[in-house]
Amino acid sequence: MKPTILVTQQLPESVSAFLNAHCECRYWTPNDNSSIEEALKDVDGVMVSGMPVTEKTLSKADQLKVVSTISVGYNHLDLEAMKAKGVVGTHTPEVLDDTVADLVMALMLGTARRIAALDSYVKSGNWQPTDVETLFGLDVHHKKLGIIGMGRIGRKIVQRAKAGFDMSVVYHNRHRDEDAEKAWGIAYASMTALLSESDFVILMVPLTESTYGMMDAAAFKQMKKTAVFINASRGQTVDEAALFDAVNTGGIWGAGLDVFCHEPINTDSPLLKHPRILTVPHIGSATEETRTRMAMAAAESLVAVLSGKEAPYLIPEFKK
Ligand SMILES: NC(=O)C1=CN([C@@H]2O[C@H](COP(=O)(O)OP(=O)(O)OC[C@H]3O[C@@H](n4cnc5c(N)ncnc54)[C@H](OP(=O)(O)O)[C@@H]3O)[C@@H](O)[C@H]2O)C=CC1
Ligand SMILES: O=CC(=O)O
Repeated sequence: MKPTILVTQQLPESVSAFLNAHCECRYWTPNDNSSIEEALKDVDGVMVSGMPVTEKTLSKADQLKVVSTISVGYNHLDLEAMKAKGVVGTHTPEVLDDTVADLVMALMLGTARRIAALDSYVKSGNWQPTDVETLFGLDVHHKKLGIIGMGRIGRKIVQRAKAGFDMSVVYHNRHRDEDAEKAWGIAYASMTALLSESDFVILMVPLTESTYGMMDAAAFKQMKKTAVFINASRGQTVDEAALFDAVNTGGIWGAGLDVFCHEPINTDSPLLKHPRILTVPHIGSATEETRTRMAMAAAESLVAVLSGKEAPYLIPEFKK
């Protein structure tokens, strides 16, 4: 008999076909009359994306064996609650690394060269040749890049920054990786050194207790006045009020943001009003090709767990 799974996310046709071949699929959205707790009551697996999975979510999920998230970050899953229920989790690392690194480069270039503001300026019909100096941006090439969270995606950013823009790169992790330093021509730096020396600072850490709010007022104060800050990790790694204050008072030059403390961000947020803050709606991995790869990777891991096989992408905390 095929296992029963709950799908809480719209999926590409190829992925639905794969799941239908291996499972009885049920579908649920937050607009349904039944609660997620009820919907999870008698299923073996569930596919989620950003939906939180908490102790309450799992309260009736006595048959559940696997939660498969279509994302590499898994801060929305309560791992302890899952372990208490004997449920494992899978995620989608690797398949999105290049796509997220591309978006980070776009944020870096877009912020430094003021692309969104200039697009609005041209389209407003007020283009004046005498305005030129007020439209100046910053060079990206040959500058110093600091990456906080040099993991899978960080390494792809290094490739682009070095090969495409001749940047020098420093990184900060909790653990040094001397092999990566040799292989990629990058240098380890303390947080203080990275923040005070870098022209561009990219935050690419997972959201955990140790990274929550790590970019606070004190951190922004250590950055150069000419520096640009990019966040593509999770919104909660940054104190948004402190970031706005840093840009608004000239403490740093600008910021490019893919992620926010509350998504969608409240339209009243001052972050949305500042011309040197570039914003995009959490779309780091959002290309058709990569989102399809991610959904298929999540589906394959889910089916593997339900077939008693080794899942390609088990969340590290569930590895033996
Ligand atoms: N905007 C978007 O659309 C996307 C956002 N993301 C976010 O990016 C995150 C990173 O993804 P990925 O590169 O695959 O993850 P990895 O696990 O490969 O890399 C994360 C790195 O962060 C470092 N790190 C963790 N905690 C700290 C800390 N307290 N201080 C400094 N460094 C730390 C880790 O090194 P060490 O353990 O040595 O500290 C590790 O090298 C995801 O968890 C997700 O939240 C991912 C994809 C898309
Ligand atoms: O934010 C996206 C992810 O894959 O994590």
